[in-house]
Amino acid sequence: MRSVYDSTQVRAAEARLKEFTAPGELMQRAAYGLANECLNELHSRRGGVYGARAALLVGPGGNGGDALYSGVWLLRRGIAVHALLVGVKSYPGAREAFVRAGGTVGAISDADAATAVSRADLVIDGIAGLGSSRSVELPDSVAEAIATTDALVCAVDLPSGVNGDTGQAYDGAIHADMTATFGAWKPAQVLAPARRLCGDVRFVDIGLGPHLTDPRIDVLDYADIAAIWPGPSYDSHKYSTGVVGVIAGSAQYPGAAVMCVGGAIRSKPGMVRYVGAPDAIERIVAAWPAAVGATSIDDAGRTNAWVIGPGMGTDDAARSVVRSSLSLDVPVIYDADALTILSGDVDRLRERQAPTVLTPHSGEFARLFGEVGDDPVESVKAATRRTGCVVLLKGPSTIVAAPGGRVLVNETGSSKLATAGTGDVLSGIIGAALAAGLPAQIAAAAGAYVHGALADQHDGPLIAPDLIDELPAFMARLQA
Ligand SMILES: NC(=O)C1=CN([C@@H]2O[C@H](COP(=O)(O)OP(=O)(O)OC[C@H]3O[C@@H](n4cnc5c(N)ncnc54)[C@H](OP(=O)(O)O)[C@@H]3O)[C@@H](O)[C@H]2O)[C@@H](O)CC1
Ligand SMILES: Nc1ncnc2c1ncn2[C@@H]1O[C@H](COP(=O)(O)OP(=O)(O)O)[C@@H](O)[C@H]1O
Ligand SMILES: [K+]
Repeated sequence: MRSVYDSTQVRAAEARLKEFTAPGELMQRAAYGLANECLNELHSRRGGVYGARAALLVGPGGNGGDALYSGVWLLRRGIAVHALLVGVKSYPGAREAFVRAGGTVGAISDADAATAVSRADLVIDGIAGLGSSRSVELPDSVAEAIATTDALVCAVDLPSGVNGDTGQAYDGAIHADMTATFGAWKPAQVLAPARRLCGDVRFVDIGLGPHLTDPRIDVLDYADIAAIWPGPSYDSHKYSTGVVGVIAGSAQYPGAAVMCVGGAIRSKPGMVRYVGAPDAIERIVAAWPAAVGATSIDDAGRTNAWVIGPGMGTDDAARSVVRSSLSLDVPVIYDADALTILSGDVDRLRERQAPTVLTPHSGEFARLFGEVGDDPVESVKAATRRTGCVVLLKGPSTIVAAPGGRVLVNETGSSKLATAGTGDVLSGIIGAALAAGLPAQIAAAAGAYVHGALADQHDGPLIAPDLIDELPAFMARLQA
């Protein structure tokens, strides 16, 4: 598990740590760590660092100070370093130290600023970090040189022009190959769209650890999933490993049911029950002979969790199923059409006594709760407060919040998943995790992890059924 802290938490931790350290010490730790990361990467790219050129983009605050002090270390390794000041101010003392060490200084508006960037092997973006909250306005020629350079572009703490706390990217935000983050992971390093602009994030320990508590976000990793994903024990039987009920599909969208049941069944619960019309049951059993059919929830028999919604349509019959399912006393995940049906009735979700998971994409989220906006984590938290449900917002970074709980963000998967039906597989996987007894938020986040990892593991172009085909190999590895 990786913990992520927002700028207020990081600044508070820095303030506490400063009580125990000499003035300027933290910036020196940051600058040394930053220089090391750049030197290592530069070394592996060009086989050595001596004689290389670096350009520093230097903003007026602490971020620019880090860049200038890292320049001192680069100079000591035989790199020619030129600093370009963005604005008139620079961090007190840093510019002087940089010049004393042999660095040269110009302004971002200089006629040769773009040339300095294009000739560099290393560009360090120290315009703004934690204090970045607006667009980056560089001369066009410099912006163009940064965007097109083959040099290593390394962001100091955060790429300039991203909001560190929300993951929002403003106009002109720097696209880095690598980001050296100081003392803590920041939300923008795990949230879209900023996450992509960070490139490879390198953690530079400056000693904040003991002063950081109560992370804003946690990111589950493979070891977490291996530890929590349920597997059978020697005395398991089909009812002890969880029975999933699925209500999905319709004459218009029969495939959604096949994929949802497939996602559930290949995640290895004890049993999957499919509830639908007789012809729909026939189709499902043809695709998945191990699935058990029933024509109503009442006739389905013992079930530990329900997945309701993929491709079920929004006609009166579907509406009536969704409404009556609100009183089910086992966990339910509502997805797709069930979310559309519930969007007229969001506050009724509060009636649910058992755990409930909602899995909207941004369009469904907007229908339920209003537009996601610039701060998706806050929007998802507000949705959990309103409904009392676990809310999983799908997208390039999937966010899972629970009432009163910590926010989980998933990092597996990619835009390969932007293809019809992948969401149906996801809800099936989460259904299996819920039926096995995982707490709702963990089931949702672990399901998202597995789903994304299936896409990552798949070679070549992906369609939704490929995810189901990847499940056995993934589960085998997980349980080995
Ligand atoms: N605190 C500590 O102990 C440690 C902190 N450390 C380092 O300090 C960083 C935080 O420093 P910080 O607070 O000075 O803020 P910082 O990120 O430099 O930005 C604020 C300045 O930038 C300016 N600015 C903003 N956006 C801009 C833009 N697009 N284009 C141009 N300018 C822009 C903004 O100007 P304004 O918007 O107000 O006009 C303001 O002047 C942190 O990320 C880490 O790198 C490390 O050394 C470890 C120890
Ligand atoms: N650009 C992207 N990057 C990563 N994951 C994505 C991206 N686009 C979509 N996904 C994932 O693909 C799935 C799509 O689900 P959904 O929109 O419900 O599709 P459908 O309804 O067709 O099944 C979600 O798990 C989502 O997180
Ligand atoms: K930066």
